[in-house]
Amino acid sequence: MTDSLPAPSDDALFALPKAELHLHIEGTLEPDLAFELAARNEIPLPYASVDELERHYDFSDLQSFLDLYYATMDVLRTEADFAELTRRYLAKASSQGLRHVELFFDPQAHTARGVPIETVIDGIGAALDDAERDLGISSGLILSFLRDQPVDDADRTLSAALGRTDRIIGVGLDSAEVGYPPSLFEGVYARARAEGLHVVAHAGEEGPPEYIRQALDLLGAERIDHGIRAIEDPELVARLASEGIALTMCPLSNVRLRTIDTLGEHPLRRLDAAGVRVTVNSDDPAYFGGYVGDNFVAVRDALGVTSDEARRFARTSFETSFAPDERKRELLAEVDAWEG
Ligand SMILES: Nc1ncnc2[nH]cnc12
Ligand SMILES: [Zn+2]
Repeated sequence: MTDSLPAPSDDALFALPKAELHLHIEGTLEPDLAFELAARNEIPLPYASVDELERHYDFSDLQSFLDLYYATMDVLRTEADFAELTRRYLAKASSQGLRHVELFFDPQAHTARGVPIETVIDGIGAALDDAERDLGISSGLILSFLRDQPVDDADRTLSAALGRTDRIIGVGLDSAEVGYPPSLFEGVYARARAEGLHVVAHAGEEGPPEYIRQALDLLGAERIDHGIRAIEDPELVARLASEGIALTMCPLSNVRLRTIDTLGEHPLRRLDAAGVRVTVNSDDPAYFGGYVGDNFVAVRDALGVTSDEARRFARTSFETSFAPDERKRELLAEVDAWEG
């Protein structure tokens, strides 16, 4: 089983209305745009061509990906850069059925390079406004803390973002997982919750099931991003099911980062069968070989996900989103009208 078969552009699953709840906007930086922005901003990239850059997309684990991800995003400098990045993502995902997105951004990866958080938020925000008007896509931003950076830095980042709850609907936790347990961020998350923000966290991508428990018990996570390693712990699976906690799963990402060997081993369907709420997402589509619709196609082809199951996963993506109830009702009606 390979993980990178191109999906036909007219695949019926592309017409299935869907929400994407696990998408890093910096992970949508396609090589061609990276080169365009490098030229515009006069930033040297250590690769001679798009082909040469793409040859480095052969990852051995999460860290090997993160090294390239942080290095390449150096080309993002201005509000216009962030707007263009977001615009291209939305156009592509819209063609694969995207109707609502809650997208992560990594402010610390930009402020550390001298790019103000306002530049990032305003650039992304301008493209989100255009997409709402032109494509009918609703959205929200989730500020993701880098768990491999000092907790104090996360705390300062939260303070800087609190004036922008017009755009920011929640906080998340990403970057290198093992060795950086959710417990480190208990205080920051308590503050975010007290400010009325939603809270989610990456857990159980490479880290153990214990990190998923901590994300629930110590951070109050409303959704778990990835959560793939929950499958190792039947008691945890039962808990996720009984508490209705959604997992935002990213099948192509898991294969590319070698948390599983083949898509056929992905636990999405087994977790669904155990009653866990699962959703299908793309994580960092420019790096992992597919956007959100491609991930649906991949699990259909590798795991035999049926049209009815895909519809249920799409329903779950809307139900477990942070969209207002009225918007959820609208989107759920669209899913029900999908002809499969
Ligand atoms: N898959 C992933 N896991 C953790 N941090 C990330 N940042 C961007 N993509 C990520
Ligand atoms: Zn992620």
